[in-house]
Amino acid sequence: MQVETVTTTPPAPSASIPDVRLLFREGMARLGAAVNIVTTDGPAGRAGFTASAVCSVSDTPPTLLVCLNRQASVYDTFKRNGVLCVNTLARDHEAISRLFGGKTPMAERFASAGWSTRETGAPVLDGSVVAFDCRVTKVVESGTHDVLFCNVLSIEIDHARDGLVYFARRYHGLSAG
Ligand SMILES: NC(=O)C1=CN([C@@H]2O[C@H](COP(=O)(O)OP(=O)(O)OC[C@H]3O[C@@H](n4cnc5c(N)ncnc54)[C@H](O)[C@@H]3O)[C@@H](O)[C@H]2O)C=CC1
Ligand SMILES: Cc1cc2nc3c(=O)[nH]c(=O)nc-3n(C[C@H](O)[C@H](O)[C@H](O)COP(=O)(O)O)c2cc1C
Repeated sequence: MQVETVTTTPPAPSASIPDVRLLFREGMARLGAAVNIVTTDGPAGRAGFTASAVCSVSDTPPTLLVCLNRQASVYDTFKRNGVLCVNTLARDHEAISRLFGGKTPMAERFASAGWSTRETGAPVLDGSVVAFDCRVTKVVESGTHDVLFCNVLSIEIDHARDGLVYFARRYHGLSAG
């Protein structure tokens, strides 16, 4: 995969950092977010993980970002394939979110739902609210995570599906109508 990689320097270690980390997480737990299963497939194989750190960047060209922890088991697979699909979850997808967010073996994660593919070959989840099929165009390292900038090649939307958000460490349904 040909991508531009930018590295930022992490702050120097400090005794106060664990407290800041906990406070940050406590604050972020109150910043509600959509829940997504981000998938990939290609020469490095198939993988997927639950992600709330997904955000719109630009509509021209259509670009979104995904933050992926470099310690995640799926990290190398995503890095090598260079393509991914952001599958935004619906109200009834709480169980699959837990599966892809835990230490579950990859085959078991994918066996729990139906999938198809569009342009890139990354798995598209049956019943997702919206699926963004993407090619990764740029990677920026920041702290523990890589920020993957993704060019959106194709979009599938189901306007009738209710949404799912993660807020205060719990799942909440959102009405589509
Ligand atoms: N952006 C990420 O990497 C996220 C990771 N998680 C992971 O899922 C597990 C359960 O999380 P929660 O139940 O929400 O409780 P938590 O207390 O671990 O996290 C609270 C909130 O902090 C943020 N957060 C957590 N870990 C983070 C990380 N390593 N880097 C950047 N932001 C992070 C997220 O917004 C999360 O919803 C944890 O292992 C957590 O690390 C959860 C949400 C986002
Ligand atoms: C609601 C939720 C949101 C998450 N969001 C992210 C995220 O945006 N980025 C990330 O790297 N990990 C995120 N995670 C954690 C990964 O899903 C998790 O590390 C991974 O699936 C399991 O780790 P493993 O693949 O290393 O076994 C989230 C977990 C949950 C439960």
